[in-house]
Amino acid sequence: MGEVKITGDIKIGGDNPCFIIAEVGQNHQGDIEIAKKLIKAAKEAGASCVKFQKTCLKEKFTKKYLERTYDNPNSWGKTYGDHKRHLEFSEAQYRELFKYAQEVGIPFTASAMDMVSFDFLVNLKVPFIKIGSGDSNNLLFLKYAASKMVPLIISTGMVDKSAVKTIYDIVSANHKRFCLLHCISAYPVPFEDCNLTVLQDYKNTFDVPVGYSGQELGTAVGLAAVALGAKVLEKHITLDKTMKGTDHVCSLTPAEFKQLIRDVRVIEASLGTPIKKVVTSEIPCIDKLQKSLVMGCTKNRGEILYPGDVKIKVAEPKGLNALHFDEVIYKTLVYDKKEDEPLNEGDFC
Ligand SMILES: CC(=O)N[C@H](C=O)[C@@H](O)[C@H](O)[C@H](O)COP(=O)(O)O
Ligand SMILES: C=C(OP(=O)(O)O)C(=O)O
Repeated sequence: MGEVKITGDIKIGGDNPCFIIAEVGQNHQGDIEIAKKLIKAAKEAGASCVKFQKTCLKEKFTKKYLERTYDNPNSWGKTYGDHKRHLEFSEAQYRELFKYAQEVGIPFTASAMDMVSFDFLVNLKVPFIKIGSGDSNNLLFLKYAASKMVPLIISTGMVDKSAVKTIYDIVSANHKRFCLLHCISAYPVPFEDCNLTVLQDYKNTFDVPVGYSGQELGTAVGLAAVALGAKVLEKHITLDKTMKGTDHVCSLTPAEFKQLIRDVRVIEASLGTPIKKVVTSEIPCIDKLQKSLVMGCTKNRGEILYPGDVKIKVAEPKGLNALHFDEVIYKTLVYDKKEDEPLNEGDFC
């Protein structure tokens, strides 16, 4: 799996640290001040980027769908259209947020929920555009997005592997500056449905970086995703999980996000090499507690070392590494040796 160069500063995949997206989505409640607080929180938590969702309502939804009543505790209006209008920032507000993120010092982007929004984001010059799972079956949009030659991060919730292959084929026919995220679109996802090992299959099938967009509770699954090779990790961020809104429940607070990133970095550092070897940091413990070969009794030069004559102990000074036990027995002592004295090379022949 190669590396994808998103911008001069942002590279994903290969040996690069996992790219961690703080997904604000619509957790800003339609309030630009909350949105700014979330941008700041994402920066302070150490996220690689902060992400919103840009929608042109009449492009994404039919008229009838927008008129349908949205009668649930997470609704911001009588109809789904009212609800979404409340949550949708204007283009001017997007520019303001983009600028704010620049001031704060964190890359800013959004998912494009339709072609109009895609064009807007291209003009805004975001580093990459996210295509969410709502478009994983929207091949027209994927072809359009791929033809624009901008880096993409594409989520694959709500479809099966054959559709993911189609997505891969469509985009890679245009360019390879994209990543595929395994995703299950449920809020929250039951742990049994996360099917994280799909990541291994993605890694084996696709020659672009793969990652995980997690809608489950907590941080454990995201951490496991990184251990399984996710090079992008996306989680929702919220100021308060009890706020009104569909996604707050499966989001992380700024403190949890910070902890997640700290733990991701620990996991990355700890994955290391598959070659089992003794490492430098073990030397003090080897010196202190590793066992070596010592005399189990007092014997004189010329005597044979029978199995019961050699013991394995933590010794000072050390003898031969205890792994050499079989090479020592039935050898003849060259020197007189007292009980507990270490046995070293040259002490027997
Ligand atoms: C599939 C998809 O787009 N999912 C997004 C990303 O995870 C979500 O944030 C939805 O926008 C959100 O759950 C919609 O909630 P409501 O319908 O209450 O506005
Ligand atoms: C729907 C989105 O993401 P995902 O499918 O990864 O949850 C999104 O980013 O807007």
